[in-house]
Amino acid sequence: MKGEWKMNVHVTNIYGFSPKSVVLISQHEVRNIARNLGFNELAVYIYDSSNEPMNELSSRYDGIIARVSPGDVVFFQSPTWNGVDWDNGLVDKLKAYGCRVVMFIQDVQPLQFESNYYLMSKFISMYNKAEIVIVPSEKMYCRLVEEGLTVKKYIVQHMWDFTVDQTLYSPSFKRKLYFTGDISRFPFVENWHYNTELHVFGNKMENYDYSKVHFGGWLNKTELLLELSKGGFGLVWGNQENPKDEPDYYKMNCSYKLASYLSAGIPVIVPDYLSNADFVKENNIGFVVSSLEEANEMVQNCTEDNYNQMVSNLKHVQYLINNGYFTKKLFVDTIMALD
Ligand SMILES: O=c1ccn([C@@H]2O[C@H](COP(=O)(O)OP(=O)(O)O)[C@@H](O)[C@H]2O)c(=O)[nH]1
Repeated sequence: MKGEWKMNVHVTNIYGFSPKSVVLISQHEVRNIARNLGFNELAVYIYDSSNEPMNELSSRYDGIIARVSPGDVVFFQSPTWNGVDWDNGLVDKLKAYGCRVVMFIQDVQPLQFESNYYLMSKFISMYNKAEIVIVPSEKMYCRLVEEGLTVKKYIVQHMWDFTVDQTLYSPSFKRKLYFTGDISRFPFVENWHYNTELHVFGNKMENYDYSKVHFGGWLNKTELLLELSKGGFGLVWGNQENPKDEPDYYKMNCSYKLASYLSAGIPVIVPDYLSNADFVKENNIGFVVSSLEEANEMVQNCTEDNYNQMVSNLKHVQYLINNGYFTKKLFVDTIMALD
């Protein structure tokens, strides 16, 4: 019968974390971009489900997928942080209702935290239920295949978006570095001993030595973009000061702070192991370095002309990130790749 069913596309999105949580911020950003493409949101609340009876959990899943019909496509932003068993249960429910699942893999907890490695087979079995997987990098796809991933169709994310609809400053040349993030994960901040000033933004931690950096506390998106866009360089660095000690995870991951710096229009300094280091080099929008010492030298030796050239080269990438084009492309490429 005509007009009985029309395919819809949905995207999961988490609620319940602090508004300062980067996983929440990034999933909401993806949802906002998806909305512009007409996708529907499947809201997932984060809670402790360890003692939840099976029948209650099942009703909860039913509520989450109420708008979903057989044949619809669901982009599953993974993980939801409710635990892999919970996520597997939701995927099973979606499939039982005839949905086509695309696993948008953003963090792989068994690789992110050594103590979670034992959960790898459960994650792989969940990923294998998808028709297509979206991975942060080519390297991550290869790693997951080594772990047992059998999904042949994959799309590489390459870059996060950081949408902006406010007017920013035009960055001017300043020999200063910005670093944003949860500094408990980045101990080099406490040991900063280079000439270049390091301006750090993020949640304040107790018992932490901030004396070597300029610490500005947590800024919301509007404040952060205004501050960054005044000028300087955005620093991306891993969890270890020495890249030789850096675990593989950060090398396969897609850095969120990279997108936030580029969205403000400032050149970046990234470690050579970063999955999108080539992108920075090819577009001449910053420096790729192998140590923090080299990062310091690059800033100190950069001329105003060189800086302005990079700012100008950045305009196109900035436009793409500010308008969500990397994520839109991911969505479009994935939908086109479905059989
Ligand atoms: O004051 C701050 C500090 C950080 N952030 C956000 O936190 C992100 C950094 O997160 P994280 O360190 O997890 O990024 P990654 O390790 O993926 O590069 C930035 O991009 C911002 O979006 C923010 O909004 N305000």
